[in-house]
Parts: sequence; C-alpha cells; structure tokens
Amino acid sequence: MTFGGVHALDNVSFSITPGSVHALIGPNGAGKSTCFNVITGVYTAAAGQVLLDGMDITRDRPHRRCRHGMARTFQNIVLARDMTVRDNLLVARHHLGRAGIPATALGLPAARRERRRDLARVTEVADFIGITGALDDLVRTLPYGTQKQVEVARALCTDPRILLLDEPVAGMNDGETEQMAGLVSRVRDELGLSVLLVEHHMGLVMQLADRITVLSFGRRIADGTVTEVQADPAVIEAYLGTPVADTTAPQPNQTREKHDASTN
Ligand SMILES: Nc1ncnc2c1ncn2[C@@H]1O[C@H](COP(=O)(O)OP(=O)(O)OP(=O)(O)O)[C@@H](O)[C@H]1O
Repeated sequence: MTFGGVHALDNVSFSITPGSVHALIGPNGAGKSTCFNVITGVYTAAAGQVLLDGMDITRDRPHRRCRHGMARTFQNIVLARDMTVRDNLLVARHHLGRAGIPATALGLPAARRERRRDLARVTEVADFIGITGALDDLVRTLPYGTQKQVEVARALCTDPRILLLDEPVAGMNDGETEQMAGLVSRVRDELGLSVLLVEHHMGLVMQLADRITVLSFGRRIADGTVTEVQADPAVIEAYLGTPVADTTAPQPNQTREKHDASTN
C-alpha cells in the first residue's frame, strides 16, 4: 500500500489463528492503521491478498466483508449518539435481514419474525457485554467506557467470525481498560471468535495476545508469541531500546522526512 511515494505497507504478511487474539503493534507511523484499513476494505492495496477462511476478499467492499463475518470497531467512537443503544445495535443487524423493505414496511409476518429475532439477539449480546441496563439510554448520555462497550456490542451483533479492534482502550482510565481487557478475552474464550487488536497499550497487548505481529516503517519486523517478540532484537531496536514489556507509555514517534502526510 503506497501513498504518493510512501510505502505505508511493504510485503506485510501474517495469519490469524482462529479463536486467538492477534495483536498488531509498532511505533507511530509503522503502518498499523493502514494495515487495519486494508484488511477491513477501507483501502485496497496495490498488491497482495486478504483471505478470510481461505476466501479471497481482497476486492470486497467493507459491507461485503461484514457479511462474510468481519466486524470492526473504530478508534474514535462511531455510533448514532442521539439514538438508543438498542437502536444502534438493531441497525447492525440490518445487513443480515432477508425480509426486504416492502415486507418490513407492510409489517408482514416474515418481517415481524425477523424483528423479534433481532431484538432477542440484541438482548443476548447486551447481556454478554454487561450493558443490558443501558439498552434504552441515548448513546450520548453514556460514559466513554460504556460507549466503547456499545461499539463492541454493535460489532458482535453482526454475528462475526473475526472482530477487529482499533485501539480499543485509547483514552480509557485504568478501570475501563481492565474491563475492556476482560471483555476481549471473553470474546475469544467464550464466543470462540478471532480478534485482531491494534493497540499502543503494551500492558494490554502482553496480557491478551496469543500472537503478535510487529511493524516498523511499513515492514513486518517480527511475528511470534509474546515471549518471542519481547526478546527480538529488531523489536527492541524499533522501540528505541525500551524493553517492550515496559512500554505502557505512549510510543516515541518514528519520523521519516518523506512522511509528511497526516494519518487518520
Ligand atoms: N491517507 C494517507 N495519506 C498519506 N500518507 C498516509 C496516509 N495514511 C497513512 N499514511 C502514511 O503511512 C504511514 C503509516 O501510517 P499509519 O497511520 O498506518 O501508521 P500507524 O502505525 O497506524 O501509526 P499510529 O500509531 O500513529 O496511528 C505513515 O508514514 C503515514 O504518514
């Protein structure tokens, strides 16, 4: 993936084992967001493939990837703030709908059955996340940490096989971070989903990840277990000599003169 003359991603390749938490890390500007956007279909890379359970989804638009079982959250919360949590979650079910607009508008039995199923699924997901009490609240009235949970709930309402989380604990306090960590491990352990986690919070990554891919300047410099990655000289060098386990603070900026474009 290139922007102008900048190779934001160069020959990056990795596989996510089903049912595992896979972290994608690297210093600022390493290419994590670009990679996330290529996987979710926001960007189309100039070369390479994105495979989901062996199916080539490289050319699929984001909504089609969602239909194939790929769900995501956003770095900045993207919810309908003036709608209730329940309605936000119901919207996520729409792409699964089979009844069609005329049947829904006319309130035909098929549409009513579908609506009942969607409502039941929304309640089930809210229970799993622990936000049942907030279902009738407007999103904008909720604390930041709860809004982030609603984002995860919305993603789960699409019945995904893989959940992609873009910096899920950015801006969270310690309590909220701990809660999100618990949720991500339950998504893996109890729902059996695969999770791809792009995150700067190294404490969280080291706590949750089964495997880690490390990017630096658009290239993959390491891929392995937590222990392997922590001991990798290339990783230590990329993080400017800071032992990876200790880098819970914001990461140093990797600067390149030719990189003057702003990121998302
Ligand atoms: N839309 C864009 N236009 C031009 N260059 C871009 C664009 N998006 C990213 N880049 C460049 O691609 C490189 C990788 O950026 P990217 O945002 O993917 O890194 P990152 O690892 O997610 O960084 P951060 O941790 O700061 O979010 C950077 O040099 C960045 O300047």
